[in-house]
Order: sequence, then structure tokens, then C-alpha cells
Amino acid sequence: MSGIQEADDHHQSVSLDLLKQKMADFAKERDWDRFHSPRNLLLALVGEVGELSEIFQWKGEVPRGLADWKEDEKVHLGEELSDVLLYLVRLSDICGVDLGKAALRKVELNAIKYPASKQYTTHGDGAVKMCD
Ligand SMILES: Nc1ccn([C@H]2C[C@H](O)[C@@H](COP(=O)(O)OP(=O)(O)OP(=O)(O)O)O2)c(=O)n1
Repeated sequence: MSGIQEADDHHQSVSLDLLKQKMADFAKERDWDRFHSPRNLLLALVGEVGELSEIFQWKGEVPRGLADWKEDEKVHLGEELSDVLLYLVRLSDICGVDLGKAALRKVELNAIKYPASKQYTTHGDGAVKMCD
């Protein structure tokens, strides 16, 4: 089975742990562990965020769902989003951070900081203010 077919079959059960393992195997099989230092991975991650940004650059605002985008543009978007995720997963692993656990905890902290019972307005500077 090709790797791409396998990825298709996995789509219901992709977990951060699976991606972490795949990235660890990928690096080990190529003897690239020595390059995957925290700083190198962070720079690679930022580079991929740049490539992701280029897809949206100069387009102005785009509709949610990207209904008017061509299929190959959406495939490209998926690739760049994946590069960001994969480097983030790898960086977390190399730093000894359980990303899934940390992210769940952060979601809970966010809910405490921004209670659903309050009302919010957003402002031009991105600040969120609570209204009483
Ligand atoms: N030292 C490396 C190099 C690559 N990768 C993996 C993680 C990313 O998912 C992908 C990045 O590969 P490229 O650097 O070739 O970047 P792109 O796929 O974005 O190609 P390009 O920059 O040519 O568009 O490969 C990795 O784990 N470690």
C-alpha cells in the first residue's frame, strides 16, 4: 500500500500520537535526528508558516470554506497546513511536551478566562472585551 493511500485510510483515526510516531520514524530512518533540535525545528516551523501565509497573500479576505478555490489550491493549502502541524508535533516531542495534553489544558484555561455566560465584543486591535 502506498504511503498516500495509507494516509487516506487513516483519516478517521489520525491522532497527535500517530503523527509524533511517524515524524520520529521519518527522522530516524534518514539519520536526521541530529538536525531536529528545538531551534532548528522552530525555524522550520516558522518557515512553513511563511509558506502557508503566501497562499493567502494579496487575496484579500476569502470566504469560509473556500468554495471558489480550485482543487489544486486546496490541496496545496492542506500540504502547508500539514507541514506546520508536523513541525509543531515534532518540536513538542523533542521538547518533551505532551502537546495533546497541553492543548486540552489550554482549552480549559481559555474557558475559565472567557466564560460563555459573558458577552464579548471585538475591537480593531483584536482585543476582546467583556460587557457586563
Ligand atoms: N529536515 C527535515 C526536512 C523535512 N522534513 C519534513 C517535515 C515537513 O512536513 C516537510 C518539509 O519538507 P521541505 O523542507 O521539502 O518543505 P516543503 O515540503 O514545504 O517543500 P518546498 O519548500 O519545496 O515547498 O518534510 C523534516 O521532518 N525534516
